Amino acid sequence: MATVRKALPRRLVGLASLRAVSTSAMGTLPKRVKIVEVGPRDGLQNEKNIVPTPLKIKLIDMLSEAGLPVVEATSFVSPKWVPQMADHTEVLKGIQKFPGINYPVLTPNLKGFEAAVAAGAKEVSVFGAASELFTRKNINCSLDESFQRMDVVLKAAQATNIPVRGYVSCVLGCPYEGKIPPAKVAEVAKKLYSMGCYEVSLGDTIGVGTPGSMRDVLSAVMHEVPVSALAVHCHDTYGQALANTLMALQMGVNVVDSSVAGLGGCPYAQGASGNLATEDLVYMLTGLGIHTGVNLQKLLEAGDFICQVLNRKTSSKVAQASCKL
Ligand SMILES: CC(C)(COP(=O)([O-])OP(=O)([O-])OC[C@H]1O[C@@H](n2cnc3c(N)ncnc32)[C@H](O)[C@@H]1OP(=O)([O-])[O-])[C@@H](O)C(=O)NCCC(=O)NCCSC(=O)C[C@@](C)(O)CC(=O)[O-]
Repeated sequence: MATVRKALPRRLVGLASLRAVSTSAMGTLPKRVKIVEVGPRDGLQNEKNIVPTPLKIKLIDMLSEAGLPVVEATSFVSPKWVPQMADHTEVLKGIQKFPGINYPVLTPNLKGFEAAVAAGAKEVSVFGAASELFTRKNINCSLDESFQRMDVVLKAAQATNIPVRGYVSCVLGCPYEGKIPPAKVAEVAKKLYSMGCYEVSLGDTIGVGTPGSMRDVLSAVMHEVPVSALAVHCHDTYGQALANTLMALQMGVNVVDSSVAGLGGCPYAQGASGNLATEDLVYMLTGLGIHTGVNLQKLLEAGDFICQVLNRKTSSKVAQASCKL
């Protein structure tokens, strides 16, 4: 049944800002946070049903209208591995390109990079992991081979002035290897940064982290990569994503990945559930007096839209709560 959503009550918006806390009580928090919306890629890659291309395009356009500065649009991976992303070219060509908004796409190898550029990509992301076994399951090669592949993509991107973002998966735990030492994460993050990734996103792929493990891993990584070049990407399997993100903000990170309606998961990471919901992130940041530029009402409408398409309930607490008001 379609969700009937009225305008977000003024008292709710007011409540978020009234609750803004003194930053001195929380450590130094950033004044602005850049949100990287990963729903159309990370969210839809893990859904059982393949979403028709025009509806993916509509979702991305709605997210752009909500004011998200970065919307990860799709991934140029093998359709044999991730059939949900097989329409990458049509999606990237079909979306409205709003001025000032970036639409990065995932590229696992040179083939993906070349196809992405031919489809009009202006930014790409490479993805590695701090786990040997996850790397083999996800991209069918060893960790060392993955660095070589990423290096090829980075060199091709540098030659064409295309910025590259890097992901490190399994930073707080791996579905195949268990606990990952923070030093290992720091080593992989440093490698991606020194190869030329302008930003390195640290992924808690299976959502097992806590603010304590997030603190430990960030402390290690920040010795190797400037905090201004770091992002966090938290899945919410154990309900810790918002708390882990807040810990990262307190440690100086000001780029956060999240997914509308809390969609998400990696098909090659058993047990991974959805990402931190963008609606919940925006609500928390508003309450902290941190600027995002995102219109929460429009974002909620985008979440309603994709949940209707997928015939599923939103995982965003804010979307659930604000429907009852
Ligand atoms: C990397 C490969 C391709 C290796 O896969 P492979 O089978 O070892 O590669 P291959 O070179 O032998 O190629 C196999 C077939 O795929 C084709 N192929 C090869 N490359 C491409 C390409 N780019 N685009 C389209 N087709 C491609 C290639 O042409 C060939 O086709 P065939 O000759 O059999 O007809 C594969 O393992 C793959 O695509 N893996 C992607 C897995 C994936 O997308 N995982 C989810 C994203 S990562 C994630 O979600 C985590 C993240 C980022 O969100 C952060 C976090 O939460 O931690």
